[in-house]
Amino acid sequence: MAEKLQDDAPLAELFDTGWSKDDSREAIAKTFKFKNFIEAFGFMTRAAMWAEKWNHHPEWFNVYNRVDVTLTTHDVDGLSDLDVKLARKMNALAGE
Ligand SMILES: C[C@H](O)[C@H](O)[C@H]1CNC2=NC(N)=NC(=O)C2=N1
Repeated sequence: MAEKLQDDAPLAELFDTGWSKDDSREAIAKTFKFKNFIEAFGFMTRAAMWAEKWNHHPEWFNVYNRVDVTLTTHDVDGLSDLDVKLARKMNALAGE
């Protein structure tokens, strides 16, 4: 079960890497840009494997080389450690 984030400290590191707080809700968001559609979709495929492994799934939108990602944890109605974990993994999968 996800643990609701107790403090925003872990988010600071993510904010330095292009993530931002979605003020309209307890969520974090980032837009990833890739060379082309295949690179973007390959990123989504790799990220989907981790999301399924961790049972923690992104809200995302893809058009061509762009992937807009929003992470939140429905089970705790806010941000959790899983959002931080998946955001870090997505950065890594995007080669950042
Ligand atoms: C029933 C299932 O385990 C839950 O709905 C999982 C699935 N994936 C999830 N993904 C996200 N982002 N938040 C959740 O709370 C969540 N819960």
